[in-house]
Amino acid sequence: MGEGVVTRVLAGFFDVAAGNEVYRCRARGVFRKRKTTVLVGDRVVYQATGPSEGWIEEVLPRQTELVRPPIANVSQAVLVFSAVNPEFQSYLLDKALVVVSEAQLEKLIVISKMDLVSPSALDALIAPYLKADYQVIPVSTKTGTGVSKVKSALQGHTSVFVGPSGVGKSSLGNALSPALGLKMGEISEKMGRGKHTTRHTELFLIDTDTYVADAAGFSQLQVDVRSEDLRLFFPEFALFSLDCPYRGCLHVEEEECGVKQAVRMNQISALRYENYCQLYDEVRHREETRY
Ligand SMILES: Nc1nc2c(ncn2[C@@H]2O[C@H](COP(=O)(O)OP(=O)(O)OP(=O)(O)O)[C@@H](O)[C@H]2O)c(=O)[nH]1
Ligand SMILES: [Zn+2]
Repeated sequence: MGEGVVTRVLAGFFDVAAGNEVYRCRARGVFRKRKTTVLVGDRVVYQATGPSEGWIEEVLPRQTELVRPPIANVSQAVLVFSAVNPEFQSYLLDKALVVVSEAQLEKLIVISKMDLVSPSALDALIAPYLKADYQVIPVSTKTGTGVSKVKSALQGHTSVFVGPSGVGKSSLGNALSPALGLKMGEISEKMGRGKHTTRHTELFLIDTDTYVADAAGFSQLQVDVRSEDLRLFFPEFALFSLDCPYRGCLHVEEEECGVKQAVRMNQISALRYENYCQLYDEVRHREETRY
């Protein structure tokens, strides 16, 4: 008996990685009876029946569970956005940060294609996120800058890469592990052709205890947070909201507001605040039209 991680789900079989070995396993009938599904990312107890075959005996409790893509035990989201080409999309990044925070994942922001912008332009782009205490790594797969930093930040995590099309996810994946890059490229190619393909989610072992899932779809990010809770997902607001005269201040319509004051004083990034207001409106609109 041993413990391993499910890296692939095939029809009736599961690939379980343990150390440097991969066991193609069947699951005990008991899972079917209990309606337990085995997901990619699940930590399992397996019994080897041959050099690369075995049975899954037990699924260990899940820490996290993502629905789209269906992966268990993802601990970190790597949000990849290009500095330029395509243009840096701060609204989409801020939205993605809310979504993955809500899923209780660690967050790593990767700003790709840094070779295409000046250092000062890059600094201006990153500053709001550093101010909000996010971990930000600028990279270029053309020059190789930052790639080893990303690799260290993945250590010990199961990470999922998220980001718009064309920002360089496959290129970065390739720099981290050629098999991962290949898979990421394959997926986007199929999606580009507009075919509806079965997405086989797969985990790639990058290093000891370090897995990366192929990129998650990104076409429609929907924030499932209530409008009045959104402010909690902008961590840099917390300190200044102590100066809001009203408890429960939403920092939007209120005349006197500590957060608005901090924006005027340049202590909170105006761009992040504008994105908050836009996202607040978007969520409010959805709440109002739900009935
Ligand atoms: N200058 C520069 N170009 C890059 C960099 N990384 C990727 N590119 C280019 O950007 C384009 C898109 O890269 P991909 O790696 O395919 O991007 P992707 O995010 O996987 O895109 P999708 O497959 O559409 O999801 C390619 O032409 C790459 O050569 C970089 O660091 N610097
Ligand atoms: Zn306020």
